[in-house]
Amino acid sequence: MALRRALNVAGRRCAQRLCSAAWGDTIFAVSSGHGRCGVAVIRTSGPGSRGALQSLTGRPALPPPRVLALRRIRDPATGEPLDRGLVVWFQELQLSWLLGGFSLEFPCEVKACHGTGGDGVHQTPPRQRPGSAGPQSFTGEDCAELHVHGGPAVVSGVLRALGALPGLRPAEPGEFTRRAFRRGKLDLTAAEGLGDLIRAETEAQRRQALRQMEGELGRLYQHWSDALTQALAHLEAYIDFSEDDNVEEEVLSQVDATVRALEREIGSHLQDGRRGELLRGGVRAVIAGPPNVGKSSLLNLLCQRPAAIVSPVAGTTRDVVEVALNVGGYPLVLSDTAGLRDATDPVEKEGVSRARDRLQEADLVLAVLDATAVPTEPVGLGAALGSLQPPPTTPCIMVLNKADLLKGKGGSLRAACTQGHPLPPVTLLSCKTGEGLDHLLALLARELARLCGDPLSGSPSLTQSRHSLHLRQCAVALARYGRERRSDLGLAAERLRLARRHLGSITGHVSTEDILDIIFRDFCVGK
Ligand SMILES: Nc1nc2c(ncn2[C@@H]2O[C@H](COP(=O)(O)OP(=O)(O)OP(=O)(O)O)[C@@H](O)[C@H]2O)c(=O)[nH]1
Ligand SMILES: [K+]
Ligand SMILES: [Mg+2]
Repeated sequence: MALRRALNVAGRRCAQRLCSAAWGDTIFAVSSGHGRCGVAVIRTSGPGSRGALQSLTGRPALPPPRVLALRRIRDPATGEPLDRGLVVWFQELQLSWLLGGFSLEFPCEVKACHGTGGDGVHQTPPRQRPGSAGPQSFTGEDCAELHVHGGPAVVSGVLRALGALPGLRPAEPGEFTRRAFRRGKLDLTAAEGLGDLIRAETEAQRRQALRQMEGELGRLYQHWSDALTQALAHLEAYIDFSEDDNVEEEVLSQVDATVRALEREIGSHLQDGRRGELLRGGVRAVIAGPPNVGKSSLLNLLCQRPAAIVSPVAGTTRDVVEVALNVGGYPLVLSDTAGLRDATDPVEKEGVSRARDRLQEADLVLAVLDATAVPTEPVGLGAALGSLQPPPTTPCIMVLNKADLLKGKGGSLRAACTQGHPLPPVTLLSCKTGEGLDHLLALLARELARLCGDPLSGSPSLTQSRHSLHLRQCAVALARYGRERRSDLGLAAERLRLARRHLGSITGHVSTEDILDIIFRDFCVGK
């Protein structure tokens, strides 16, 4: 009986699978980026991949899966050779599955198997175990890759030939990854990690993204979700059976303990000072100070090009000038702003207002002062910094510029700089001679490392506001459970369900089409 049921299920899945294979469309795109290059990789995914590869290579026999083979590539319509390149075939359906490899991991079209509820909510199948019987391709579908010469005419010729085949169409941005997500090959956090990895510009960003793509963040959230599921099951058992005395009171205190522990863990995960988000998006550092102290000169010195206009006229900079930098492997988005003073000129006034707005939004302030014009004792230096009105909780580095013009004053100012508390880190600099630049870079790198943390150590960081939003709502639901659990167990159980749904929204186990649209929209075509 059980065997027959299992066979029925297997048969139904197989039918669904073949159905989806017969009706699903096949996408293609250049996956190696655009522009002239040595080798371009053109990828297809979907049931038409096999036929496409057969047509373009002119051979019915495909190379063994996941093995590169040299082939002449022709336009099937005209027979004209387009290139000679390497092709590789990733096969979806494997014999091992038919011989007993059916398991929960059996990939299927999520829509077909699980349906989309009226609200368009998908339940994603569980993630594949590495090495389990399953589709050996990135998307979980039949895939093919053509590694051709990267000249524009070769690439467009191959794309045109693919587009002329029935059932094939160009891929939308992120569509390959979206298909992989649909097939349970990766969860949403891993997909986001993959997107971040492609965009990563610095080493620290790459480390964080790789960790997330490999599923560390997803596993953390899944672990919490599993703990919650178990607590909920126990609570439901208690509600249903406690009157028959089959479930002991202890169960309830165990549920309470689990929920409290989760609340603590989520709370500390949320209080990480936005490290992961800062690393992902870059630390926004704002150069601020009075007019003519050398703010624009500092920006130019740090980015090694004349990005901002420098002149002896006070009030030169009006618009905010922004450059992206890599300091010690950490990403920095540096803004030069108008000199802060009571301006009368309406254009300069607008510049000062923009500068003050930027200062409020900064993650880090580089407060620049003229070294020849500041007092030489810490209290006076503190007052000079205070007159710029930086946000009190924003970290700050004081830069005393034009050190080349200091004469006898140099010694006492240097002594004041090394006093430390109550001042933030202070350094002397000359944008003119470059003296003091190494020290400033070391201070900057130290602040960046403190703000972003080490992406390889400790538990993985929260990287997106989407995640923190759901985690906050999850934490609120858990806190409500604590309050309602004495008065109404049914309501308390509902809070746990809600908390679990928020965790599921982060990993994509509960997701809606519009959320997926937003997430995958930022991917490039071909990924
Ligand atoms: N001697 C010396 N002159 C400097 C140094 N840094 C900048 N200057 C000069 O100071 C003047 C003002 O420099 P800017 O970089 O335009 O100053 P700013 O703070 O951006 O000025 P505003 O945009 O007008 O507020 C220019 O003439 C620079 O050449 C330095 O370290 N030493
Ligand atoms: K100036
Ligand atoms: Mg300027």
